[in-house]
Amino acid sequence: MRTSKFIVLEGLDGSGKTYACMTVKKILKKNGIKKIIIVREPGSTPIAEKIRNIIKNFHNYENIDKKTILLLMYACRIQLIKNIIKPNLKKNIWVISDRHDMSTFAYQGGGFGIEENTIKTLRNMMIGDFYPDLTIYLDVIPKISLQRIFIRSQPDNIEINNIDFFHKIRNSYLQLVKKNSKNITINANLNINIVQQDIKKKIEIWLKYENNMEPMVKKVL
Ligand SMILES: Nc1ncnc2c1ncn2[C@@H]1O[C@H](COP(=O)(O)OP(=O)(O)O)[C@@H](O)[C@H]1O
Ligand SMILES: Cc1cn([C@H]2C[C@H](O)[C@@H](COP(=O)(O)OP(=O)(O)O)O2)c(=O)[nH]c1=O
Repeated sequence: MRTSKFIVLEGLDGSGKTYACMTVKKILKKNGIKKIIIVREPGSTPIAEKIRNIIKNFHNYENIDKKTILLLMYACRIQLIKNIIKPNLKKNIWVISDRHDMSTFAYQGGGFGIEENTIKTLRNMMIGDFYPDLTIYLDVIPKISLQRIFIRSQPDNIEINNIDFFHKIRNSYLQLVKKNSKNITINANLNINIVQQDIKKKIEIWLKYENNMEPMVKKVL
């Protein structure tokens, strides 16, 4: 039986996902979980990294349609799930992913306005019943997320969109996280140390629940 878990970090650009992936890894290690890999979407396989480059720099080539981006995201995801995520989970290696499927619903759906049913149909056709064991959504207001992005580096093609675009994505995330009890929300507007502590507290509660030590504790999450 598989004991490894698939944990996803979600949120706006600049919400702190990359940093949080490291935090989650440290917390898991402290709790005795030794074998862990971190991946990112889009990317983390040779083909997916090439596609990532196209997505992030498409203005250098030609205008890219939102539906093309949607298909490219799933192309990357299929490669990653098939070649990295599933084989590692099978070997009982835990996988932490910087973004996954919820990003597509929030960005291509909420942000770019592609119909949710179109994405759902594609999703079901492409990745079937594969879902994360836990999704940690880092909630941040667009004003703060954009400030962090601009300090970090030159914004990419998705990050150059205006603030309204990010409000739409955030609203979409807020709806999406409510849909499943396997989703945890963290207030990521706060100081980085407080964010880390909150992640630690919630992951440790979740770990206890997953190990069936405290079945009722899930209500606290
Ligand atoms: N809670 C926080 N408070 C202030 N700065 C933060 C916080 N979390 C992350 N950062 C900083 O914001 C930037 C973006 O963080 P990052 O982890 O790369 O976000 P993401 O992967 O979600 O785009 C980095 O410079 C990071 O150090
Ligand atoms: C996985 C995924 C990412 N994206 C976007 C979100 C990001 O703007 C971009 C990935 O860039 P990345 O630099 O990894 O994001 P972040 O700034 O959050 O670290 O791709 C989608 O639009 N749809 C998706 O399904």
